[in-house]
Parts: sequence; structure tokens; C-alpha cells
Amino acid sequence: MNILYELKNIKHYFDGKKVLDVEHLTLEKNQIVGFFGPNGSGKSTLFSILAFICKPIEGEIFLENLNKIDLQMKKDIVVLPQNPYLLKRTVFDNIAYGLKIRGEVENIDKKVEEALSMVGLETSFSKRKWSQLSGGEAQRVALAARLILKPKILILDEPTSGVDTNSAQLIKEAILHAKQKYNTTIFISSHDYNWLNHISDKKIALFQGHLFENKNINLLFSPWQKDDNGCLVKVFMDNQRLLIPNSQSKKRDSILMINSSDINISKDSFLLGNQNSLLGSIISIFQDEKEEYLQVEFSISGVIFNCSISKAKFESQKLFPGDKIVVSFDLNNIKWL
Ligand SMILES: Nc1ncnc2c1ncn2[C@@H]1O[C@H](COP(=O)(O)OP(=O)(O)OP(=O)(O)O)[C@@H](O)[C@H]1O
Repeated sequence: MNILYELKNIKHYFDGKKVLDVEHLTLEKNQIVGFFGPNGSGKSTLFSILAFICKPIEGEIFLENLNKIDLQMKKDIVVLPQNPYLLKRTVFDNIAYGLKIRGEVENIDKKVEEALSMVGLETSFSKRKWSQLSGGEAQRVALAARLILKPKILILDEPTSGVDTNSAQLIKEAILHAKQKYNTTIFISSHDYNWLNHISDKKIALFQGHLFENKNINLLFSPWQKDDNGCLVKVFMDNQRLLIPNSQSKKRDSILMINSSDINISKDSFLLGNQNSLLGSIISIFQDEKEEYLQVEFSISGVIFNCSISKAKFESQKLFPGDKIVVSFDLNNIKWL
């Protein structure tokens, strides 16, 4: 594994209130990591820590095995904040600003043109004033001003807030382009969970400052339907239904988080009659970090889940990739994002 960051026992507080509590987190190079979480769950705080803008009150953060970074390393980390600020000048001045500050003025016209094209804006935009841009265009100009720096690490805090679907798509393409062309490692938060889900190589959920990684959790995304009692129901493509009890107050764009340990799989087909037991099929089985367990990836009508099973169960049930299984969800410990 190509580890870029390692965080150990990070705790951060504001006014004595704990807002972040990360026991251990590693982040790999050249991945797009999506951070999902409701308002106030600690995403921006975590981003400030990853950018070395804010020092956590407790714990250690290592970037490429170093827990102190110099100015050069700091330059490798570029942040697009939640409400990016544009200079009250032209688009060209805004995009060229970072390079000029760094004294890298060679071929600057061409570089600005390239950055504009990456975010789907024509060269003619460079002459526009900051005040002549729509919200989506302004956001893309702010992104272009970061991409021109070809950053090693790019942190995007809500890059799609307030933009339409066309701009969101162009932002997505620019991000994928940066990953491919510059090998940039990218951390993103967005409340547009579907958008974020599609772009992320790795997904991390934050809930009240605690972090849940996708090998231990399953995130179930919208769309949701409502049953006659107003509870949310996930209707899979094959019409199987997962009814979430006591979910009347939840919105249809919510994300449901189910711990892998709250999912049971079995070949005992009689279980299929139980509530919240659905039919799935195994995709892959691999060794868990804990020796006596195996990690199973399976699909319910194309939606991918994971859970872990003991070696003893694996052997007694004779589970193999491709097998049909009954998946039983224990929904007592679910969390909503
Ligand atoms: N400078 C600050 N002073 C005091 N409290 C703060 C400060 N910054 C953040 N907080 C609090 O820390 C908690 C986490 O905030 P943070 O901005 O990290 O969450 P977030 O997940 O990014 O939220 P959002 O999705 O709304 O941007 C919140 O309760 C917030 O009110």
C-alpha cells in the first residue's frame, strides 16, 4: 500500500467540545477519497488538519512518514475552501495568481488556457471580470486556480455547493483529469452524495466527529421510497425491498450507514421469509485483518455490500463467489448521514 497520510489518535476540540475523534486513519496516494457526513460532523475540521492549517489538540499526523512538514511540502497541498474567494480582477488574474506568487511565470498564458479548458471554460473567459460569472462558473474558475498548480494533494470542501448539474459534471471531469494527469490525491466533501459516491475510489463517513471507513461500513444511498407509514424503503432493481423502521423523519436523500458486523449472510434459504432478509450473490471473499475472519463482498441487485464472516462459518456453509445467499440486516444500530 502506498501510504500518503497516517493519523493517530487525533482529537480536536472547539470551546471545550470534541468535534473530531479519529483513532487511526491511513490515506493512500493517487486516490479520490470522498468524505460523507451531515453538517457539523467534522469534515472541514479534518480537512484543515490534513492541510496542516490547523494543528489537532491531541494526536499525530504523518505525511509521507513525517510529522513535521516544511514549506515545500505545504506547497504540495492545495485547498479549495467551502466558499472560495475570487480576487476582484479578471478570470486570468485569478487563475494565474498562484503561479505568479510562486514565481512560475513561464508560459503562463498557455497554462491558464489549459486550466480553463480542464474545467470546461473557453479561453475567452480569461478576459471576464470576476463579477461577470455565474455561481457555477465562479466555482470552476476557483477550481482552475488550484488545478494550474498541479498539486500533489488537492482538498475540495464542498466543490459542488450551489452549482447546477452541468457544472457539477464538469467539476467531476476536471477532478478525474487531475488524478489521471497529475497523479493528484484528492479529498472531497459534498452534500451531493450521489455525485460524491460516483467519483470516490474510497468512501469515508463522518458522524459526530467519528470516522467510519468502507471496509467496516455499508453506505446505502438515495433514492428512497416511502411506505404507507412514511418509513423509508430501499427498493432494489429486482424489486426486493428493505424497510427501515422508525425512519419517518428522514429525508429521501439521506444516506443509511449499516455496520458490516450487523449483516449476516447464509445459504439457508428458509431465512428469506424473514423481514429484512434479501437475496444477494457473493462477489468476492478475502482474508480479513483478523486471521479467523474473512471479508465477503456481495451484491443485492447491483448494490455492493460487505460483511465479515468467521472461517468456521465459511467452511460449514461452503461459500464461494457467485453463490446465492440470504442477507439478513440487523437495523438496530443504523446511523443516518
Ligand atoms: N472555528 C470554530 N469555532 C468553534 N466551533 C467550530 C469552529 N469550526 C467548526 N466548529 C464546530 O465544529 C464542528 C465541526 O464543524 P465542521 O465545519 O468541521 O463540520 P462539517 O462536517 O464540515 O460541516 P458542514 O457540512 O456544515 O460544512 C461543528 O459543531 C462546528 O460548529
